[in-house]
This record gives sequence, structure tokens and C-alpha cells, in this order.
Amino acid sequence: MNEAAAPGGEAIVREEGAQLDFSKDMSYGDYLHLDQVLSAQHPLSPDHNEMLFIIQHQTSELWMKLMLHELHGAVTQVAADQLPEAFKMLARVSRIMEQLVHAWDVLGTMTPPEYSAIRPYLSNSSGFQSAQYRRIEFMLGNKNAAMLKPHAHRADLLAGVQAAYEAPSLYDEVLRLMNRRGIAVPASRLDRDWTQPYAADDGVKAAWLEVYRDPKAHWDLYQMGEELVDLEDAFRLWRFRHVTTVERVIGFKRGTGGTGGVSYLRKMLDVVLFPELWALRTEL
Ligand code: HEM
Ligand SMILES: N[C@@H](CC(=O)c1ccccc1NC=O)C(=O)O
Repeated sequence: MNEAAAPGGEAIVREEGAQLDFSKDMSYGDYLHLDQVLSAQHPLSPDHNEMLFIIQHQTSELWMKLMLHELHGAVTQVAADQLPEAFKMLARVSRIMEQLVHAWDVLGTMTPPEYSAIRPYLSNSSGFQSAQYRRIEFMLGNKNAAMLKPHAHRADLLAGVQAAYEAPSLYDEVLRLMNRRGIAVPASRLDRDWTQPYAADDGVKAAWLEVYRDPKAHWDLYQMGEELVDLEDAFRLWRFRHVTTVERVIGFKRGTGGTGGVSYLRKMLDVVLFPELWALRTEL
């Protein structure tokens, strides 16, 4: 220990009982596998700002991993009629999404000349090819077969995306739950081709209206509706911050993934995940 920097420091930590010898015990870095996590940043350009770009994406992917874990848990609990457990998980998913919304503030410090120094090194790679992001979109009901294609060359990744594509979404499971609870949901929404994107339905709106017109009688379904609105609200903010950051950094250039760039991302702002939960508000 450096005596000049911390006079008596070692004596203090010993007195506090801090463990200092990890030659035989699992340490912090061992438990978290930090050697692997912290050696996975490999800038391709000589530019200073590429580290920001890499870490921003890697941390986003880690949060997405947790979102998927929680979303899977929530879908399982809804299917098993265990709503308090599902609420806890869904609340966490929304807070993670909010965390990702605020993460754009860090990337926003990157200017167009700074990004232009990195961009040629990205080749045709793009967030469009994020398998975890696509699984989240599919679990939330935004199904689209074309989005499977970027993963065709990776059987391991494709399997996860395909499974989410073929399974009922969180919203599909919630509608089945409502029906089990005696709120009639049209048969066409209870058993359908789950690979199709969800389409709004007046019968489903009527079902949610029953819940929202008498919250006390259907408190947990009412709470579920609001949890879903919370989640979609946060997701919309994320999409909006993405497109605004992109416009700020590359203007109206085409994306490295091959789309029109801002024009594509703006179209994605129109996606509505849980349409009846928004539509019913006009009628209350
Ligand atoms: C300077 C920063 C960024 C720029 C310029 C940018 C640009 C773009 C563009 C142009 C697209 C459209 C697809 C394409 O043609 O490439 C896109 C899609 C996407 N980006 Fe980014 N992006 C940035 C940061 C991020 C970050 C930090 C994430 C977080 C993981 C992210 C995740 C995604 C995802 C998931 C898509 C697919 C969206 C969808 O299909 O709806 N991007 N990005
Ligand atoms: N689509 C971006 C490139 C990009 O942002 C990107 C490239 C590689 C890994 C992650 C990325 N982030 C989100 O799309 C662009 O057109 O500049």
C-alpha cells in the first residue's frame, strides 16, 4: 500500500475486518467474470470515441439480456395466473427500458465528425441485426418474418429469435388470462397464428373497457393494463431518442444496415404494441 497516498490505510482496512487475500477465495472479479466482460472491447479504428460506441452497445445488450429474462418470467407467470409475480417483473422491464432511454444522453455527446471517423469501420453491421432486440420486439407482439433473415447464418441466434416469433406474445397471454377471468375476449384472439402481428380488435377493446370502467371489480387486470401501458410508453421514448440521436449524428444518410436510416426509424415510431389499451382512453 502507498503510505503517502493513504497513511495508515492498511491498518484501517485490517481493523475493519476487510478480507484482503483472495488467493484461495472467489473474488468480485471472479464472480462477475470481469476478465471476459472487460476484455471484449476491440475498437477497429484509431479513433478515441469508438470505446464509447462499443460500450454503449454492449451495456445496452446486457440490459436487453435482463429484459428478456424478466419478460420470459412475466409471460410464464401470466400463463400460470400468478399476477403479483408478473407485475414485479414487468415493472422491472419498464425501469430497464427507462434506463436505456437515459443512456442516449451519453451517446449524444458524440458529434457527427467524431462518428464519421468510426462509421467506415462498421461496414454493413447495424443495430438492425441485434438478435436480442428482435426477440424483445417479438415478445411484445411486433412480429415480422423478414426480421429473421439477418440471423439465418447463425443457427444458435436464429433459434432464439424464431422461438419468440412462433410463441404467443406477452399481450396474447394477457388476453387469454382475461378470458379465463370471465372477461370475454373474441375467439380469434385466443387462438391464432402467433407469427402474425397483432391487429386491433373492437371485441378486445370492449373487454378492456369492462375492466377500466370498473377497476375495483377487476383490480389485477386493471393493474396489468397499466403495466403494459407503462412498458409501451417507455419503449416509445426509446425509439424516439434513437431516431433523434441518429438524425443528430448522421442526418439523413442511409443506414449501414441498408435501410433509409431516419426514414425507416420514423416509420417504427408508428408501431403500436397494445392498441386497445390506447384506444380505450378516448372512451373513458
Ligand atoms: C450513433 C449511434 C447510432 C446510429 C447512427 C444508429 C443508426 C441506426 C440506423 C440508421 C438504423 C436503421 C437500420 C440501418 O439501416 O442501419 C438503426 C437501427 C437500429 N439501431 Fe441504431 N444507431 C445508433 C445507436 C444505436 C444504439 C446505441 C443502439 C442500442 C442497442 C441501437 C440499436 C438499434 C436497433 C435495435 C435498430 C433496429 C431498429 C428496428 O428495426 O426497429 N442503435 N440504427
Ligand atoms: N446503423 C448505423 C450503424 C450503427 O449504429 C451500428 C453499427 C454497428 C453496431 C451497432 C450499431 N448501432 C445501431 O444501429 C449507421 O448507419 O451508422
